[in-house]
Amino acid sequence: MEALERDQMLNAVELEQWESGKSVNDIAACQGIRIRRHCRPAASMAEIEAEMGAPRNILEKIIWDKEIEVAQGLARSPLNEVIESAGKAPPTRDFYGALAAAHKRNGVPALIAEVKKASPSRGVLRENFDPVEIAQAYEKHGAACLSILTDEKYFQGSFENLQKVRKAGVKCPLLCKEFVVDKWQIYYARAMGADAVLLIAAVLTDLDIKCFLRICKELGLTALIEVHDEREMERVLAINGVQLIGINNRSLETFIVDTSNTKTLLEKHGDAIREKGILVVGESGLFTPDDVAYVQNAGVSAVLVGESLVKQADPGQAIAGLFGKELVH
Ligand SMILES: O=P(O)(O)OC[C@@H](O)[C@@H](O)c1c[nH]c2ccccc12
Repeated sequence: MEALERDQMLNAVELEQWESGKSVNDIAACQGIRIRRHCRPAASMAEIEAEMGAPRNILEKIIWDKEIEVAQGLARSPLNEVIESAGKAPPTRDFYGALAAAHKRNGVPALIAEVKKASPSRGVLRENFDPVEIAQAYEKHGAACLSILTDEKYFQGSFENLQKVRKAGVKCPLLCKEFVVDKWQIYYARAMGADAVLLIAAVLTDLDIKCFLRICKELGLTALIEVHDEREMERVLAINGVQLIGINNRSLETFIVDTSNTKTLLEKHGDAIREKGILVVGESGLFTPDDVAYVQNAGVSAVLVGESLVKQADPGQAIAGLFGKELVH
């Protein structure tokens, strides 16, 4: 079956489910998605939990908070205003192109270096945290792109950090590392200077991903679509227009990190991925040149690294330690 035909068929199935009154969570569950939405952004968490029980894991908890946060953001900056400022933002930089070029130039996976202060699994990673200083050090030492965490509650990041890094004159393309559940966040990310956004397959239905990809395309943003397991990989490979897939070695539900996840998924799907010209990013839990070599041999063209860089006294110098050599621009 032609890809387009299959795509239309999948859309039709999902639309039919909508029309038959299936809830968002039922549709998601049909696709193997375990994360539920409460869809009650005006309710208190106590009311939500009375209805749905406690969140089943940390990712679900983050998403429930995010739904409320997005509603608050929308009330502060209505969608039409955010769309307008996204339209006025300076043009995007080519995130995909920067990764492909750096991979070719250095002969090792391109680096997406993450500006990360804290995480729910590791707590605070760095006390004296200056996002601009860290971003500039990463750029100076050969990072191809940067990832800026914007979630405040769990990662102590902010959209302000993203904007500050952009305004400080950093030239690397910037990934907005956010838990996107609504299109408003994509326009907002662009308005604040993002060149790419993360879309997490574990929380988004196929139709969500397709709609968000379309918005990204309109805005010139690259989408990094994150998968963690076989089912998510299969879903994402069935969607047209995907350029970049991130394989997260860390489960966002259990925090277990296992770099062999990248290898297993690429053993099975590497050929299909190469045929489509998709670049793969190995994400999380990479600390040594051996770790980088392992995911490189598995077939990744880029790596996304936070903790092992940000924890060292000089995160820029740490890059040569991670790759076993200096990276050049
Ligand atoms: O700090 P690490 O283990 O190098 O991981 C970086 C990055 O992969 C991780 O922060 C991450 C990957 N996917 C995410 C989704 C949301 C928040 C964070 C992430």
